[in-house]
Amino acid sequence: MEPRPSGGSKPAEPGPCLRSPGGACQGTSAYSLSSAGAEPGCSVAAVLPAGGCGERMGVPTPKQFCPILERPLISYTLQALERVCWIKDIVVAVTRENMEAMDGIIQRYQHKRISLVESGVTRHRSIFSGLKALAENRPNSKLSKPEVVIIHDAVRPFVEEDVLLKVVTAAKEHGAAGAVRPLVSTVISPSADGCLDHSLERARYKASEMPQAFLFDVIYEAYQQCSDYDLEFGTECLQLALKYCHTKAKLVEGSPDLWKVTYKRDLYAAESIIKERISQQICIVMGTKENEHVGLLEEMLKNELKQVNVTSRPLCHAGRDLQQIILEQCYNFVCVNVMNFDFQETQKLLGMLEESRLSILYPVVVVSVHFFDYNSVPFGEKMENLMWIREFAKEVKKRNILLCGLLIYYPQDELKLQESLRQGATIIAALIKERNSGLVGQLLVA
Ligand SMILES: Nc1ccn([C@@H]2O[C@H](COP(=O)(O)OP(=O)(O)OP(=O)(O)O)[C@@H](O)[C@H]2O)c(=O)n1
Ligand SMILES: O=P(O)(O)OC[C@@H](O)[C@@H](O)[C@@H](O)CO
Repeated sequence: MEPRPSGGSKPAEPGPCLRSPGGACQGTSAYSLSSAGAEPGCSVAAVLPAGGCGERMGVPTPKQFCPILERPLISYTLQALERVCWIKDIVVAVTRENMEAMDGIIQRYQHKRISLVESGVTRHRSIFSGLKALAENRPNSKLSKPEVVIIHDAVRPFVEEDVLLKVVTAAKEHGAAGAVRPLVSTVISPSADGCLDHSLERARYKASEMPQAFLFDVIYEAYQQCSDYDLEFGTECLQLALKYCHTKAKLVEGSPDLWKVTYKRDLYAAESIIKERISQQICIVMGTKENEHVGLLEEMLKNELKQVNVTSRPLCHAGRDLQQIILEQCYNFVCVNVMNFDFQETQKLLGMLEESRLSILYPVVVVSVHFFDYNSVPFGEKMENLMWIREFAKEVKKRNILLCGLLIYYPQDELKLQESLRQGATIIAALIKERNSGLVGQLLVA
């Protein structure tokens, strides 16, 4: 099947074009925050085998399409590779029946530089299919043969630029390179009768992970020479380079995050890691005037969320700063309304967030905080206003924005105030950490 550019495999601006509040399209995007600095100095493409059925996951959906925070797993891996601006093409091998679904993912999450090829019945055959697409100058294919090719499982979403650069740089010098990790369990060899024959000395062995990288000609030659047996039953690309091209891969120590999503527990682990990563920044947005409520709440949040960067901005400036806030990967906003029970300020912020399209990739949490002192404000008459939160929340949920309300009692008594703010910070922290869409539109009280 011809490789099919999807979503534009030309090296266009990577990632979704985030709009500044004025609507101007910015070339910068979350994808292209490639760490400035070292590049491999050669042409690099990537092949992602994504044609498996995920049998060990034990669910009908092939695991690469299983959702994490309502977004398919493979989209996180594509995003990770797209952040690396020196990877010029990403070839994804998927089954024929999943092509349309894959196209839809690429369009929805605005992935760039992607070309699709048909996968094979084994992982090696899928990889070979991707390599062929790069090797052969096929008509209307925008792909060209790279000097170095990265091979990376589509179900390993946590790959960073540094290890990609390491394996590519090592592959340029050695012909092949692959990430490795210390073994967790000891490897044993069973005898024919199912008893222990011998065990390997764990310290002398490593677990082979991904990414791997190869001089394109080395790995393509290896696959062309490869026996059917190896194509059918092999699991190690580095071994193919050694066996068929006498190329000894350089082994590169990888980080613990390089693991492969294989079992259901791995999906839960991946979701926890993603939630943790997108909960690291909170932006407190308040009305035009600065007030002590925000300062106190900011302090409480900093106490509650130790590693989290909490900043605050007046809403009137948020528009201009929003682009910067987004580029800082902030997906959590607390909109403070002091002694008012309407949602004008919160709605302004929601409008900016919707326009920025920040929530394409991750659910954005917005907590609409309303300070009140029911001694001075008859609570009942304000409840009607506050109940509007459900309607607003239902509407913005369609754009992956999770809106909740939080009433913080603001008594005159200093100690009671501290307690209310502490409780409010705890609730905000939980909403951000859990990102539970079941709480959308709820009005909580601290
Ligand atoms: N015929 C195949 C089999 C696997 N893969 C891909 O190779 C990667 C790693 O393989 P693995 O974890 O084994 O995936 P599955 O084969 O889907 O899992 P299982 O063995 O549990 O069925 C995955 O991204 C998978 O989609 C592929 O492209 N083509
Ligand atoms: O065997 P699986 O298809 O589960 O995994 C394929 C590869 O990820 C695995 O073999 C690594 O050790 C890297 O070679």
